[in-house]
Amino acid sequence: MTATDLGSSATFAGQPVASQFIDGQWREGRSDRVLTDTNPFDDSVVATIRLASAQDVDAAYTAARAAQTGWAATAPAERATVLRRAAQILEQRRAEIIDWLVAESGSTRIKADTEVSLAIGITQEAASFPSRVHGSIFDSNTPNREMRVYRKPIGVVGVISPWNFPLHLSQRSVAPALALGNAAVIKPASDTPVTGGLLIARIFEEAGLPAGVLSVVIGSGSEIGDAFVEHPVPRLISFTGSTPVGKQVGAVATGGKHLKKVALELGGNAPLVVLDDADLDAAVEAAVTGSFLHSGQICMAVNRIIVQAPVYDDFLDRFTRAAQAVSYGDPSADGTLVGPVVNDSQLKGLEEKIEQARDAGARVALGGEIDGRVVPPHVFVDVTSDMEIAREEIFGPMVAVLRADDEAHALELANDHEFGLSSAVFTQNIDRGLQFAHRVEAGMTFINEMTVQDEAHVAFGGERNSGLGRFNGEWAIEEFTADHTIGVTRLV
Ligand SMILES: NC(=O)C1=CN([C@@H]2O[C@H](COP(=O)(O)OP(=O)(O)OC[C@H]3O[C@@H](n4cnc5c(N)ncnc54)[C@H](O)[C@@H]3O)[C@@H](O)[C@H]2O)C=CC1
Ligand SMILES: O=C(O)c1ccc(O)c(O)c1
Repeated sequence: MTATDLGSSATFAGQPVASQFIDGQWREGRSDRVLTDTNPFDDSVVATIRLASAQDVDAAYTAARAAQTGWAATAPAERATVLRRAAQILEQRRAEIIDWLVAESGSTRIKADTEVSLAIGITQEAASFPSRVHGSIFDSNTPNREMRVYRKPIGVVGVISPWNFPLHLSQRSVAPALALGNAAVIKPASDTPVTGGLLIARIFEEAGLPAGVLSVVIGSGSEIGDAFVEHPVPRLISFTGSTPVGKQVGAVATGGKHLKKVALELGGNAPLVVLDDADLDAAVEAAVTGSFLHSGQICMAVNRIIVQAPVYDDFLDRFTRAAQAVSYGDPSADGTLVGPVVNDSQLKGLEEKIEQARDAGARVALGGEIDGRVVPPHVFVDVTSDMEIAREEIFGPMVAVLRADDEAHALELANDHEFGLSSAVFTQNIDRGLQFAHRVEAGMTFINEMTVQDEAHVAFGGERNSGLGRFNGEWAIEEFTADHTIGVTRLV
């Protein structure tokens, strides 16, 4: 059965998944509220789930604490085997997962296929972690003493994930955490309970992960969010989502009775800069995909295109024509790049952004009628840096185009916002591109590529209001382990 045939008997890999997954058990939550999980494109019901209560959150964390010690003591090779099996299952079930992502999150098939590959990539990378973790031994300045630093699992990790890349943005915390001997509890977004958590639980259950090491609680951020963050068991909260909510989560995690680490991957407002010596065909192609893939619902999406004056008119003409050719509509149709936005709240926000941009003096060079939750690609021009459309995260199939007088002005415009996640600069002079990239206030800058990039072995993350910390590779090993210094003195 594929996800599109689902009613409330939602299944994945032959397992009913419309429930909580706590301590190895598939069971109903204890809240009195029921979540109806619907397809953003046609409002069909994909799952109905009784939500979790604070007691369910406690049960999940209690089970995780109990199971983590044994899991951490498991041989590194055995932990690596479980992760490799999970990556194999993701590959084997690629088609069914794509169906689920299309049905539950409005992903286009292009985006869903990319997301499965991303999730496989980070799971394979995490499978290498158990044999990469090591400590250090130092000579001491005190006679007869040796100073040893042991690198250990943090313990239990709470993972909070968003709805836009629900599978990958849970998996990129869960896989490294588990590989390094931690236990984890996932709270996915309410729009994507299955692809953001329950599907992952089924995959690790099938891969042989011991019961209790991973649990998934489905509940709204407003009902169980604080309970999930302030619980005494988790030593780290790994949050991916909007900046306002991320700041709230960070405050609860650090200001409550039980201090804990936080990893925050938050909002973005990526600039794509086109310098006067850019390859315009390459810049146009990157700007279209970077602006409109997954309806722009990507934290790294191109929100602003900043074009140096000498090539502004030529670029804008080519870009607008290319954007006009973008296929939008039914996300399940092959070739669709822009499907529905995920819910009515996001849709309302985008309608307000269009009105605000017009009221502020921006001109709509490309637009169209909204059909259901499908917003056609929009291109705003005559945009200045003080307008909201240039300053706030868009998170929709819209992009603002700004004209830069010269390279210095382009850099000033690129940095004139509160975020600092991803960015790009197009020039045929690599040294010029590197010099420009070093001066961009961002965690990531790509020369002659679009801003949506993620390689499992390379640091991923943002500066300023785009978050704290980094994912992937050795940065994930650092994030999901803790150092314990032990001094060894031999009494003579
Ligand atoms: N930097 C990054 O890697 C990414 C950032 N994002 C950002 O996320 C936003 C869109 O995703 P959304 O799910 O709408 O974000 P959101 O911030 O509304 O929700 C994110 C997660 O936090 C949970 N949550 C909400 N209130 C909470 C509370 N008080 N305590 C604990 N958890 C709570 C939600 O249920 C969800 O699971 C955009 O701003 C986007 O830029 C999205 C993906 C990745
Ligand atoms: O934040 C995001 O939207 C997002 C999308 C895809 C990724 O690979 C990623 O690391 C983050």
